[in-house]
Amino acid sequence: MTDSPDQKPEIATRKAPHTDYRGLERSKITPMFQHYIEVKEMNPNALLLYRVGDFFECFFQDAAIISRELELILTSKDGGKEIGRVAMTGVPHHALERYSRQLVEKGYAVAICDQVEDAAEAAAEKRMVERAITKLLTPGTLTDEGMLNARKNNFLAAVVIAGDNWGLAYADISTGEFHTTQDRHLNSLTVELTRLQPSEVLVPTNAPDINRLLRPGEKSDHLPDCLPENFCYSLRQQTPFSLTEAKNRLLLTYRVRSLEGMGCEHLPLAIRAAGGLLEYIEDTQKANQVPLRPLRTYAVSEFLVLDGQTRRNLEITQTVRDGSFYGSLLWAIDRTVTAMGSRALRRWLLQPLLDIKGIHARQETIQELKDNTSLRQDIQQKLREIYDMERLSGRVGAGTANARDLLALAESLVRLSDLAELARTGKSPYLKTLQKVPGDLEQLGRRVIEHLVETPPLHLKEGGIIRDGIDAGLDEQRQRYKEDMQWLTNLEVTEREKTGISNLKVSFNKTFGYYISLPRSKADQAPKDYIRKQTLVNEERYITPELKEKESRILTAEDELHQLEYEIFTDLRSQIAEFADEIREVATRVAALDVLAGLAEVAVYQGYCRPEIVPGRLVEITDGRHPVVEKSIGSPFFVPNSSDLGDGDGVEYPDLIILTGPNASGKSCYLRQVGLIQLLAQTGSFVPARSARMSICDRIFTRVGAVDDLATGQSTFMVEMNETANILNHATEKSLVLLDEIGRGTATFDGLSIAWAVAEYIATEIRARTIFATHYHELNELASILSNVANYQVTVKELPHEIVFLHQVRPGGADKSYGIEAGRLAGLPASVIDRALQVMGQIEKHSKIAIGLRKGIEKIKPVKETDHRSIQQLDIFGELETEGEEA
Ligand SMILES: Nc1ncnc2c1ncn2[C@@H]1O[C@H](COP(=O)(O)OP(=O)(O)OP(=O)(O)O)[C@@H](O)[C@H]1O
Repeated sequence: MTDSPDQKPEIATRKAPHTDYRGLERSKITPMFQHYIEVKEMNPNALLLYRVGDFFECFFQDAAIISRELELILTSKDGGKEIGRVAMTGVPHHALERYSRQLVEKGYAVAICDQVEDAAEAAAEKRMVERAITKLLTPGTLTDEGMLNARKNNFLAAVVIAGDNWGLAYADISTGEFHTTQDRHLNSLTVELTRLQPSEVLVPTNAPDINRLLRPGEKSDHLPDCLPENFCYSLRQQTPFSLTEAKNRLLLTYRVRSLEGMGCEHLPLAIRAAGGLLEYIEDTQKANQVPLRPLRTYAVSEFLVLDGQTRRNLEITQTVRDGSFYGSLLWAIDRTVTAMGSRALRRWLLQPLLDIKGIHARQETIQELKDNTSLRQDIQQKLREIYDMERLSGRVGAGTANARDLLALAESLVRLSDLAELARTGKSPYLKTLQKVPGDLEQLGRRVIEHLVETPPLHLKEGGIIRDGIDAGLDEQRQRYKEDMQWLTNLEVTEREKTGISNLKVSFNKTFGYYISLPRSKADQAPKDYIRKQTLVNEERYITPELKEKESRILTAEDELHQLEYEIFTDLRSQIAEFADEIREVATRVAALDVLAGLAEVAVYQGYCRPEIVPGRLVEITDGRHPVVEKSIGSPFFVPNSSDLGDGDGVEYPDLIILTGPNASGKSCYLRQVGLIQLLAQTGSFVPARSARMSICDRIFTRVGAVDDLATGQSTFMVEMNETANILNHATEKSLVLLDEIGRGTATFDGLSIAWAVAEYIATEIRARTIFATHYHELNELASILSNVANYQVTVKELPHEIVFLHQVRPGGADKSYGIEAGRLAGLPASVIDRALQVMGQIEKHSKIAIGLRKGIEKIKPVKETDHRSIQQLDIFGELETEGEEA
């Protein structure tokens, strides 16, 4: 922590500083604090960072919060003679971005109140420096480059719920994307929100604490239950979300007469959400206009549904264990070279397609780029030279882009024509879309490059941005300035010649500007027009009327030059802002090409094949691999496995596979591998397999592992049952269901019974393609009863003192778990292992289930739903018990 000059650590005996201003008599508070409170009251829901000199300080309650959250020292400042000390925390102004980003990441809104005039001017006039809110940062409205993750969208969402119907709009204000949708069933709203992972969600309520930002996990009675707890929620007034207001706002913003063109004219909840979202942006981004792209309406049913748990279990963008990117599917296959491409790939993976045409278009492009190595490499080379046009044009549109941003955007625009030229040598769909880029974009880029110097400074008001020869007025002023500066540079020489004093010097200081200095010993030789200003021990300092005149010209010319350059720059920026939509439209195409070139690269170097998309409900994968495990352990060490499920294209396989095998043999890996291959295929990507024929599936469901959901107070078993219920209630025969252990969180008999009934229900009632990994070998009996069920096992080789994992999936059921061997490997004491073996022997000998199953479970017929009341759960095993005993 860097101390601000006014900071004094608190001494325990002193009266505690005020952390609440409400009880204080305003007239007795210092003027600066009065202003602070005024601003704070206008922004009660944001942490207020208030500029004081070189620091941004915060006071009262905010000081306590910031000190706690950022681990900064809580100090105090004098609030007035009769008031005493006020709690204070400060951050140095140059570290503002870092600290405010940390606060926003923790779910706070942050209001920045900066000095908006030169502090020296105010000091000279003996008044308080003028300050105003210059930025209001909330998690969903960030645009500053340093606060955003380049490879991830930053979505702001708004929801409107009416009964079981809902509307959802979302925007990324840094890239301009703006989408809206409407659907039924609140659980599908939850699914959409977890897909988007918005940084902030707006909820219209009639809560008394309107405008409050709820941090992740914070509870409120005003939040509908279907909204996941792990997001930030902004409680908003209802009015902007009313149909009339929302619709008018959309019509006005887009200057249209109807919303027909945007596809949401007849979707009132989608309109309300979108209108409410726009109002929030207007409200929070007062100073900066945020131009969004035209609103696009989509239907949730256009895409493969991946619910939150499936997305998590398949580790698409982060791992389950520690939430890291390393080890996720995205990590394994992201070979994009631009931030735009990386963001697009993430979106594509989270929203795979259902439409065969769309999948084919992507496949064909990947195929062409895979086959044509030089084209792929040239394209990637060009793409590397293209900056983040989506976010750059966003900042241009918002008027926050600096000269370097503008130059980066301009260089990208110019390079587009090279990219188009390359695209013209190809013939696949995504290359075709880039064969033509609007010519005016290139011209625009060139104009910017002509205007701006090669490496412009970061600050816009300090000059040095615009090249010579661009503006006659600027050139003229520069010339005059240069001449005056030259006069000044020569002054030392000319004055030395004139006076004959060889050690005469011309220098500058802040107090009286330029001056001539003579050694004290030569002071008597000073010419008459020298006016003495200061006497030091060894030196006399003088000014001359001519020097002062030139100086004043130089200083004014400097200010004027900076202002002129700034105006030329902002004019140029506004010209580009007018093309923001066109730029972003091209940027989307560039991003898509980047994704596909990256996937082609993966296909080449990681040996992926093009899956054939066939009608029906087929999964036919030959020698499939898990993309992440393969990359982690190295391809030669990964054992490929095939998977055949469902039917289509003239073949028929089982619908449900019971997969058994010892611990750590590779069941989970196999299960996820099938899910990931299906997901990749519907993303349009090639897949890690020797060959694959796949049908489109409507949803992928997964139930993997067991994790206590402590946050919601649910036990491992309840989480498992909830997830299973969700699958049984929503899966269709077009779905792919991956179940890893069901019924382990309860007593063995209950667990086995549930697992049995679930598998049976899926195989007979739903007929979804399913892989069911389990340690209940008893489930292998299902295959002898149901024709669409088959048994597979992950094999191991048993040696005298160890087992070797072969990781091969082969037909047939395993009859041993090797759980005790796993315990031995893990280092359980030998006596415990011996005892466990003894106990297992006894259980196997006497187990009613084991005996019963061996004796003929095929007699158990699946229970019809209508009969279930009359049959007790334990009847299955009760019947077996009798038979076992008879034996
Ligand atoms: N096909 C494969 N080729 C090579 N290694 C594999 C393969 N499948 C799995 N493995 C390795 O084996 C490890 C254990 O696999 P996995 O977690 O899938 O086992 P499991 O059978 O599900 O175990 P458990 O029953 O204990 O959950 C993986 O982390 C991986 O490193």
